[in-house]
Amino acid sequence: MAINVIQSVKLEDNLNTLVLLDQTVLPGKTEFLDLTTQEEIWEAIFELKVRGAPAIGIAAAYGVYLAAKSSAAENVDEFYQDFKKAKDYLATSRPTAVNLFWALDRMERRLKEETERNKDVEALKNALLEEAHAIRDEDEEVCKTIGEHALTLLKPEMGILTHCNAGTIATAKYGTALAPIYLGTEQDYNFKVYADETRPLLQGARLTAWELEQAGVDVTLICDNMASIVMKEGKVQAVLVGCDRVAQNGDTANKIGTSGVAILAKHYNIPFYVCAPLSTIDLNCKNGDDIEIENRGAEEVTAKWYSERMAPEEVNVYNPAFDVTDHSLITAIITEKGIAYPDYQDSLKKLFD
Ligand SMILES: CSC[C@@H](O)[C@@H](O)C(=O)COP(=O)(O)O
Repeated sequence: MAINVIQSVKLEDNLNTLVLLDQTVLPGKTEFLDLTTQEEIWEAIFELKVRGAPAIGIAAAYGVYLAAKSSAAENVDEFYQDFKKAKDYLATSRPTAVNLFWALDRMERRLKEETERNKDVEALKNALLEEAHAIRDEDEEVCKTIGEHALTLLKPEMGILTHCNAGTIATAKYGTALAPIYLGTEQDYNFKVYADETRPLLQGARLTAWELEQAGVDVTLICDNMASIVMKEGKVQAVLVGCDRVAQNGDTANKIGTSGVAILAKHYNIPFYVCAPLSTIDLNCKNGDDIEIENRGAEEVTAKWYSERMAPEEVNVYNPAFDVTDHSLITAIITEKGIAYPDYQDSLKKLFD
């Protein structure tokens, strides 16, 4: 497959170090960070060195494993206390991507199950390692399957617009929204992809354009405010995006700007598809109002990527990192268990049965 095989999250050095591709310095530099402490891993998630909902979940799973591994506890109760402290701490790194909480909860469940059978702390550490590896490996399969389902909705030569980066580096491999693009490219679909630059942190320009170009995909970078014109000019036949959390009714949080793209797609009668692993669907959220939207620092808008300031020193800045796309604007939600269509209240629930 014509896919960039850089693994963005992996455990190395005799399973003692979390090695992360630093996504903040791409595309200029391909650098890896060697992290061993929970504080370093928390910071890497907070600063978006590792980013994208599934990759955040995988990093947190390995993070809580490494923290537990370094515990000096000699009995199960003390070990569980150390685990829980690290889990609660890592859970504060970012609020919107539900995969973070999903992965940490899954690690805790595994620990509790294992504790029923085994009181040996070393065995519990091994069980946590196994679970973190499973979270990573399953994500690779899940993404590939999402790609296969999504490809059934696409035709050769289509123009596809995407926002932010839901690609291979945001997951274990393949990506979610970019998975069908990779699979289609393998089969000579000749997609023409439009990548929104995705202000303020430029995940589309720095990451999606880079990833797709490396894979030999025909990708054109546009500024966020150009989505309307490419749609009007008939260059886009489908929109594919990833997500950070999908509520029970289909309302979907994804990178800031996604809801605007969905509104434009509706206007131009272009299907708008959300690619969502089940790990990103949060049936505990009734609708988008229940999803916490992360607010980030002003400097991301005023200065982050430039040596000269882009705005006056004291200007007020509002910097929500995500927005919620109303379910009524979403044509389908594509998961590893199949494609859900409205009414999402019903169709999403069925996927979990
Ligand atoms: C498969 S990644 C899906 C989403 O997490 C992605 O679209 C997104 O919005 C990422 O936001 P980011 O702030 O870069 O972590």
